[in-house]
Amino acid sequence: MDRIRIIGGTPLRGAIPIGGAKNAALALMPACLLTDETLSLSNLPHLVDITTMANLLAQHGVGMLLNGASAAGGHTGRVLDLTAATITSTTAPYDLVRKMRASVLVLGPLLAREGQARVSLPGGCAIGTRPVDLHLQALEKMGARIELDGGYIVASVAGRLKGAQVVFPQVTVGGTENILMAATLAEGETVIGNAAREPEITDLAQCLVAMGARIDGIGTATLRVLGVDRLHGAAYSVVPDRIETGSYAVAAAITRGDIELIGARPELMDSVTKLLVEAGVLVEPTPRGLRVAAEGREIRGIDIMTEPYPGFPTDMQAQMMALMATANGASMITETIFENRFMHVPELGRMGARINVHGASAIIRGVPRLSGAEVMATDLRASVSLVLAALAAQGETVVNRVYHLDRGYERVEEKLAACGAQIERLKGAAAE
Ligand SMILES: CC(=O)N[C@H]1[C@@H](OP(=O)(O)OP(=O)(O)OC[C@H]2O[C@@H](n3ccc(=O)[nH]c3=O)[C@H](O)[C@@H]2O)O[C@H](CO)[C@@H](O)[C@@H]1O
Ligand SMILES: C=C(OP(=O)(O)O)C(=O)O
Repeated sequence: MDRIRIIGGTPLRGAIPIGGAKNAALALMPACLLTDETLSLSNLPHLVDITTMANLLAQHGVGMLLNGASAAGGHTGRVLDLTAATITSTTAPYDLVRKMRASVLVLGPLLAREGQARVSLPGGCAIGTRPVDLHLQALEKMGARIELDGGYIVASVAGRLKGAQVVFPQVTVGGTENILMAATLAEGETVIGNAAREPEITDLAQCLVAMGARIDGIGTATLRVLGVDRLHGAAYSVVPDRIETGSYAVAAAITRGDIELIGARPELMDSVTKLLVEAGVLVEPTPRGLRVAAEGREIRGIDIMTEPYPGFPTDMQAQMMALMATANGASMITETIFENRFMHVPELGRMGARINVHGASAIIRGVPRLSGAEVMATDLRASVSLVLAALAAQGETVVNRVYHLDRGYERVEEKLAACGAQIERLKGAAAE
């Protein structure tokens, strides 16, 4: 298993290209199940999670062509044509779903198109229990019959799903995506109240509209979907990844460097930008994206709370904690979305960070210098927080279990090395 070795202490300077958003792509890909025509997605990132979703869709019978026919030149391997001409299986097996929770996003489209689906329950993961009860309750409201059998969600509907009023008691990104997709082919109008407003939902909604769906209220907490008889093919480009952008923004800040994030969309970064600026970091839009600089600046401790969009994203919490570990003064980070998303704390502690967790909050007392150590990645964003801390730390850090990182960061060592980081991937032979 691969490891990453980093010698810290170099301020990073240069430019980093931002890829397509993993979490948008993982919702856009299953949308292909809603039509027998081709959905052509461009700006797809090269990530393990994308391959996992492609494998899942392939076993449902989706035909795929990389660098699809509709591709403009120069996008090697980033355009994927997905054609679900015939759905050959409506079962999403445990082996694939357990690898990635976003697999549950095939449920809504399969049910809407085929009237049935059998999808393994995703189960808990490192950051929390993450049930899908809200997805299931909403589909039941739309007329689906749902049973749990042998660890599988077994869903069926006689005829078409029916439009319904669905008000989520809690904001759920995946739940909103599943119901949004299901509603596009339902009979009549579905109103999704307290819908998630994440840019990845907007991306999905815009793609569905390009496929012929009728959706009002895109970008708001109330989505109105008027079901249509059929959707058609479309070509759609995945939105740039705001979490990758934020992660490299922290790389610039934590090393007191200066990085331009090429292709970043500043307007999707407001909550992150606001906090970075409050902490003393320079953040400014450029014609090519976003510049983040902290050379010669003092980074101050600030308080942070994770919230649904447009609030500060939970997927940036671990990275900001690494930055706060090097700040002047104390900060408090409160995690409101997931009940167990502080696994990076003990690992950051191994690097000299001073952090105490009290329930859903962590108190961080900044230290002048972190020090390199051997650490263990536990989940995707925890992993990148360790890489970020290592870039600022004195001496050598080895991050084990980097397969977590490969789920969400493309060519991370190449991108950081291009800005001067001393970072290399050690292939295989890991300490487990
Ligand atoms: C692939 C993808 O896009 N993943 C993102 C998505 O995950 P995901 O879609 O799984 O996250 P949700 O927004 O659904 O979860 C938010 C909260 O609601 C709870 N909940 C959710 C559904 C449900 O049926 N019942 C329930 O109790 C969850 O346990 C969690 O505490 O949004 C999260 C919150 O922004 C991000 O951290 C993930 O990176
Ligand atoms: C938690 C994440 O992903 P997933 O929902 O796929 O676990 C993430 O992207 O940070």
